[in-house]
Amino acid sequence: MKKLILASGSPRRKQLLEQAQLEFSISTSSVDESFNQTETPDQVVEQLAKRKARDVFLRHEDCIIIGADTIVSINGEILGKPNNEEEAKEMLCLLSGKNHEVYTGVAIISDEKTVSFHERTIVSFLPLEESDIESYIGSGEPFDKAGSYGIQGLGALFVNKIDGCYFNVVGLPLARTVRELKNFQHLIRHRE
Ligand SMILES: Cc1cn([C@H]2C[C@H](O)[C@@H](COP(=O)(O)OP(=O)(O)OP(=O)(O)O)O2)c(=O)[nH]c1=O
Repeated sequence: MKKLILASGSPRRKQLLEQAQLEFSISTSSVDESFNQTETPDQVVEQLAKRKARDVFLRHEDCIIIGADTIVSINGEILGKPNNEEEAKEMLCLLSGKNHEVYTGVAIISDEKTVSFHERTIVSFLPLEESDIESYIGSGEPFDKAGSYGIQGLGALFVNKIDGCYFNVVGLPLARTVRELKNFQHLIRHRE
């Protein structure tokens, strides 16, 4: 039986995989997460997910590795995690009162095969006051999150509606991921 490894330092991804009652451990990758704005969002997230999973696979070739990457796309621009308050403010101003798309790419790698896929969720933001943005940035929540918000936290107060998988926005499209893992099922241990 092969061990399952989540190649992610994201506490949200860990929590979601625990919710699926899978037995897994964590090994984080240290790959360069830069991307080219000329690539499409689905290409970017699948490539980055594969890059993260491959990096961990090199150290654990006898395991099954899951890597993931989440970005926000608005008006043809791709938003990753903000580097500072200024960038967080710019991103939240861009998202205010508009629809954007959240893409998460997932890659699953074993020595037998590699599978990658992505999910897209449309998120509609309410118009934001400058004071909403300032106090949200003050909460510290935006800094480790694509598009500078977390739908699972205070960022929920900005969301009017979504179309698509909620868990995809949080960083891992759970049902799809577990379904795709079934193709590796003979290899994976489940919790008692
Ligand atoms: C839009 C959105 C993103 N996010 C998070 C999910 C991801 O953790 C993060 C995007 O950054 P990622 O680079 O996808 O992931 P990460 O750096 O947190 O972890 P790792 O690379 O080790 O796997 O944004 C939320 O938690 N809530 C949200 O509503």
